[in-house]
Order: sequence, then structure tokens, then C-alpha cells
Amino acid sequence: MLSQDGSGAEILTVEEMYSADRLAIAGGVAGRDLMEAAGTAVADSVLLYESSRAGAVLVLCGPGNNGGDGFVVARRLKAAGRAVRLALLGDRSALTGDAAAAAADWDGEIEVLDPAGLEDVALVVDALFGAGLNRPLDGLSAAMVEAVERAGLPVLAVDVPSGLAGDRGDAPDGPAFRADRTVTFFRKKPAHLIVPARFFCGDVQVAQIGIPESVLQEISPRLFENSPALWLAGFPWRPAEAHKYQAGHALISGGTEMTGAAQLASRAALRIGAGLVSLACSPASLPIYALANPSVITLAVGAAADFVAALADPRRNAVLVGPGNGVGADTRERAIAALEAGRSLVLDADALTVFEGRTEELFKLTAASAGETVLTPHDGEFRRLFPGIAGDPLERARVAAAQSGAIVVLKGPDTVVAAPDRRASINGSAPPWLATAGTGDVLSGMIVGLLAQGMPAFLAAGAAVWIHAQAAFAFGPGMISEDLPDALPKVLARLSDEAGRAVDYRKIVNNFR
Ligand SMILES: NC(=O)C1=CN([C@@H]2O[C@H](COP(=O)(O)OP(=O)(O)OC[C@H]3O[C@@H](n4cnc5c(N)ncnc54)[C@H](OP(=O)(O)O)[C@@H]3O)[C@@H](O)[C@H]2O)[C@@H](O)CC1
Ligand SMILES: Nc1ncnc2c1ncn2[C@@H]1O[C@H](COP(=O)(O)OP(=O)(O)O)[C@@H](O)[C@H]1O
Ligand SMILES: [K+]
Repeated sequence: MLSQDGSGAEILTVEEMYSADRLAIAGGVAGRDLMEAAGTAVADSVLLYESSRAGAVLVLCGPGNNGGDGFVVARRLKAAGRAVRLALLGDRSALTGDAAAAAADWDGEIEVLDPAGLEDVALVVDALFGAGLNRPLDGLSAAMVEAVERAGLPVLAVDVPSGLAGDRGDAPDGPAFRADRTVTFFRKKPAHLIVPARFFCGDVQVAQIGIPESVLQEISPRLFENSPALWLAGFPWRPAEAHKYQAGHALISGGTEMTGAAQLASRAALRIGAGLVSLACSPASLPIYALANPSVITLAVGAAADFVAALADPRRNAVLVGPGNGVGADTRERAIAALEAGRSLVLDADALTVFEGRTEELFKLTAASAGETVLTPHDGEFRRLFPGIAGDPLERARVAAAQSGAIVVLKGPDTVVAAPDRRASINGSAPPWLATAGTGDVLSGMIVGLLAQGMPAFLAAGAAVWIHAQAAFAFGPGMISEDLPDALPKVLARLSDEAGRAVDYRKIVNNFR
């Protein structure tokens, strides 16, 4: 499965990466060759992207295989004519296996790791610890991190910046290198994507080192970087002969005071392709909604029973409750009605908050519902709904999905989409200008729009999160939430080109000219 940069979209835990190494070696690839390829990829990256800063490359080697990679880097750089120094943490005689062999091939000096020895250094290659780090850095390695940071030297990390645990996205327990670039091997690891760990990695480059793709069948990863590779094949492009009812009918619950939220969601649901959108609101607020949204059907819903009646039409196949709905019994009743009607459902914002302390009731209903449910909390809403769940965003989203039986979209700079069966995706890049009022409403509207078109919830949520971020990139800084729905067509056009559908549309257009 290929992601945008051409590497696989799978993300491997450290344990899974060790399995990949083991399986490759069992399949006849020599461990020493993997290390040679890894070190060579890092050296190539140094030679390709290094700035014109004067001075030597200082390779810091640790006691394990990450250090072994470092010896290869140093040898390759020296062979390419680059001035290079190498410093080792610990004793050379303590090196074993492939790392000892790589050290034996290094014919230069082996310095003692010394935080005071940073004069005339242009770039630091951090090969102290990679996947094997099992406790916070201390002593000499911690002092080295601090000295490099004080000196303001650029850092290229091998596999993972030392001090970070590859599996974890939260802040490191001790000092860690802040790398400008990290070269990792075969597939990314969780720390390369989850914030704040991601911020320690800089640009992440994935190098292929000879591990065959076939090892993934045995490993069967459950975690992916969010990219079209995950969901494009299931994207609901309109067939040429479709009428609007075949593209689904989303029912969106609107509030009485915060009327903007449901309008943003409705526009987004239409832009992402829902055939029809009905917006249910109080009779008093109906003129506000109706005047501003000519393509949206407005329904006056006074009492809870009116919302149940609106759900009676089976063509209203996907429902969104929450944006601007208000934290009251009304909102909860609407959510419950949608669950009991067995619709595909998105619960966002106030529809999450109204279940604070009542999650047992909610989760019983999600389990019993004939439709899939998507919960889209930001961090604050997540804490309200799932007060006992700790860990980094990936772990929290996964536990919440298992507890609730719903797809959980934990929003942030690294939005995680998790399913009850542990499938999860992490969105690797979203621009910070998405952090503005109303963008979450747009996202929930996009998800319900895709659900209405029949896309399975895990894929719909992943697609919406990715497209949402891409639309924000396409618009650029200064974007406000109103801009987002109207930025969707550009991203959809690019995607439909990628999916090969654009050809069909062009044929149709040309036939009529
Ligand atoms: N064939 C392969 O497998 C390939 C692997 N590759 C490379 O190998 C890397 C993984 O190598 P690895 O497993 O040897 O672990 P690594 O990160 O070097 O450190 C382990 C050592 O550190 C020690 N230690 C841990 N924490 C510590 C601390 N805080 N402070 C001090 N010491 C600490 C720990 O010692 P101990 O726990 O026994 O005390 C142990 O001795 C991987 O990231 C990639 O770069 C590539 O070459 C491709 C092929
Ligand atoms: N620092 C950030 N970088 C990138 N995206 C962000 C950042 N902070 C928030 N977002 C995204 O912005 C959106 C905000 O949603 P939400 O908090 O629900 O806003 P609102 O309630 O105002 O609609 C989410 O999609 C989230 O992933
Ligand atoms: K490292």
C-alpha cells in the first residue's frame, strides 16, 4: 500500500520493526547488509541535503545497532571525501554482532564521547540510540544532547532521535535530540507522526534497506499513515447516471443560538458530495438557516418528537448531531433518537459533552445501533467523555474506540482515527491555521456527507480528515472556517485525477460540446 511519498502507508511499532528485521534475515537477507544499507542511506542524506556550513560531520555512536549504523555512515562519508569525526559512547570492546563488524570496517579514529568536543562541527549525526532505547537518557548522553542544543548545531537522527521512544508520541521523559531530519528504515514508527514526538524528528525520510515488502503479510500492521492509499478505492465518486437520492441524504441537527456551526457542516456535507442535506432547527431560528443556505432543506423541529419524525424518512440515511446544538437534554434526545433509528451517525461537539458521566448509556446505544457511529472529540471533549483514558493520542483513541464501539476521531495537529478492532490512522500533516473556530464543524459535516454516500465509517473519517487538511493547505494562511468547504473542490479534482475518474468526466463534457 503506497502513500503519497511512495513509501508504504503502514506504520510499524518497534516490536513489529524487529519482526520485520527477523523475517528478512530468516528469508536470507544478512543483518550486516541491512545495516550497510541503513548507514548508506543516512550518509546519502547527509551528502544530498547538508548545508554549506564549514566543519566536520560528527557521528555520535551508541552501544547497539543504532551505533553500528553510525559506523557505516562515517565510513561512507569519509569515502565520499567529507570531513568526518566519530565519537563512541562506551567501550569499543562492548560492541557485538553487526555493530562490532561495522566498527571493524571503520579505519578512522574513535573518539570518546565528549560534550566539550563540538568545535569545528558542521552537523551532528545522532546514532546513539534508536529502537532499543529502554530508559531516559542520563549521564554522558544527556549531557551531549544539551551541549549540541546549546551549540545550535543541526542534527540528523538515525531511525529515531535519541531520547525518544519509537512507539510513543508523548513528550520524552528526559532529554532528547531535536533533529532537523530523521532517516528511518522500511516504514515510519508512531513517534514520527504523533505530536509532540513528531516535532523532535524534523523532516522524516523513509529509506528502503532491503527488507522485502512480503514481511508485512506476516506482521499484518493495524496502524497506517492517513493518505489516499487507505481510502481512495472506496471513495464515492458519482456514477455518470446517478440522481441525487443515490448520493445520500444527510440530516443535520442545528442549534438555536450558535447557528453558524450547523451551516458550516451542511455546506461541507454538500461540497463533499451528499445528494441532499436537511437541516433540522427550531421554528424560531429557521429563517436564519433558510435565508443563508439556498441549497439546504430546512426543517422546523420544535419538540423532540419532530426530530424522531424527521428520522422516519429512510432516505435520510446519515445524521450529524452536535455542532452548535447546545449542551442540553434536547441535544441528547436527538442523538439518542438517531441511534435508535439505526442511522450512520456523527456525534460532535455538544452531542459529546451531553454524555459526560453518561457514557454507559451512550455506549449501549452505539452497540445496539444498526448504523456505524463516529465520535469526533477534540482533546477537551475527549477528556470529558473518557476521563479515565491516558496515554498518547493513538493509545487514547484506540482505547476509546474499543470502549465505545464507535469510530473515534481524536482531533489535533496529528488527528487519529481509530476503530474498535484497533485499525487506526494518524494524519501526518495539517496546517496550524486549521486551529480556528468552526473548522471542526466543517469536518463533522464532511464525515456525515461521506457516510450519506455509503462510505464505511473508518474510511469516511480518514478521507474527511485528510481532505480537510489538504483543503486548508490549498487555501493557505488567513483561512477561516467558511473558506474550507469552498476549498474542497480543488482537492477533490486532484483526487479524482488520481483515482482515474477525471477521464470519465472529461469524456462526458466533450460529448456535449
Ligand atoms: N538488523 C537490524 O536489526 C537492523 C537494525 N538497525 C538499527 O538498529 C537499531 C536498533 O538497534 P538495537 O536494538 O541494538 O538498539 P539501540 O537503539 O542501538 O540501543 C540498544 C542499546 O542501548 C542500551 N540502552 C538503551 N537505552 C539506554 C539509555 N537510556 N542509556 C544507555 N544505554 C541505553 C541498551 O543496553 P541495555 O538495555 O542492555 O543496558 C542497548 O545496548 C535501529 O534503531 C536501527 O538504527 C539498522 O541497522 C537496520 C538493521
Ligand atoms: N495545531 C494544529 N495543527 C493542525 N490542525 C489543527 C491544529 N489544532 C487543531 N487542528 C484541527 O482543527 C480542527 C479544529 O476542530 P475543533 O477543535 O472541533 O474546532 P471547532 O469546535 O471550532 O469547530 C480539527 O480538525 C483539528 O484537527
Ligand atoms: K538515533
